[in-house]
Amino acid sequence: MLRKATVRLTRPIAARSLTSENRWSGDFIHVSHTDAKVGLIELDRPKALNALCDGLMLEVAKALDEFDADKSIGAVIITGRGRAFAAGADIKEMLPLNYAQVAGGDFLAHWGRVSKNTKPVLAAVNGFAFGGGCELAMMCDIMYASDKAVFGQPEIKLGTIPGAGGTQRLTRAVGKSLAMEMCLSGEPIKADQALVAGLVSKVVPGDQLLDEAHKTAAKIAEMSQLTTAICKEAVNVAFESTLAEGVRFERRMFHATFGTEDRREGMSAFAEKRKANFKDC
Ligand SMILES: CCCCCCCCCCCCC/C=C/C(=O)SCCNC(=O)CCNC(=O)[C@H](O)C(C)(C)COP(=O)(O)OP(=O)(O)OC[C@H]1O[C@@H](n2cnc3c(N)ncnc32)[C@H](O)[C@@H]1OP(=O)(O)O
Repeated sequence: MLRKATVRLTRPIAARSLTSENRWSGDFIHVSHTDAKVGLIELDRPKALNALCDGLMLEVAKALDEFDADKSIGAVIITGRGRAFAAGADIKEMLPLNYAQVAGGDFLAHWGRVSKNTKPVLAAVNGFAFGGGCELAMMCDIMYASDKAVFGQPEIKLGTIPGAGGTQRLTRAVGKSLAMEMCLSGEPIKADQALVAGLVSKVVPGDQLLDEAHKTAAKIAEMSQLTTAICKEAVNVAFESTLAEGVRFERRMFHATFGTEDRREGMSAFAEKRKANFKDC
């Protein structure tokens, strides 16, 4: 297994080594990218189980902005270091706030940045994904879990409710009954239950999680970035529209791909039995 150079690595990425540029560590996250065009964001706030404080959110947003602007990145992975993916929004940071402050400042409005990312984002959930941590994972496009991962929306135990999409995305992912049970009881589900319920699409042993996520992210990153952005938008429209509207939108986006060089290159490569060389145009 190749180990990441210079960035403190808790787990190797077998597939590719890290390149040297565009790598940085903030107060709460480590940002790097592999030579397979995959950006990696690792939450690292061990004393608080990667609890999502505003500073951490701002660093994640900065990293996503950089990756979205970087043509050498085709997909992004978000994971946690240690035994938590993220144990929720930072309770101690929220404790002193009052209604006027959260409503007046539209608290959390900027925390949805992950869901607005142009490039595909994979959540590699390595441990506790509670509250905002589960919401962060559900904002991602693909969710893989370690067999040790636990998912919960325990906000009710704190006298509040999810505030960044938990009641909405969880219900769409697992259905009303389980979402209602998780939100009303605050009780979590384990990785195997999350797989059966459709919350995650793969569960692997913890030491293989990052490699599995990287394999998929690298495959996506080999595709035309123009087309992956179109495809991601079309899938997400399914959450926002009727079937008829969604099918119509998809058909229009399918037509649009015929205006791109990449579609011509992809079909020519197949006919000529060679690997496609996408140029994102
Ligand atoms: C711009 C892009 C950004 C993208 C981000 C998008 C996400 C947006 C999020 C927005 C969220 C809005 C609404 C959501 C609200 C919430 O999330 S409320 C919090 C929900 N979470 C919880 O209730 C879980 C709380 N933690 C626990 O129940 C336990 O810690 C545990 C996870 C079960 C682990 O228990 P244990 O192993 O016993 O460890 P502990 O001793 O409890 O914890 C170790 C230390 O970590 C601190 N800590 C844990 N969780 C939090 C937290 N959520 N906030 C702050 N601190 C936390 C804990 O206090 C311990 O610290 P010390 O006491 O100092 O040792």
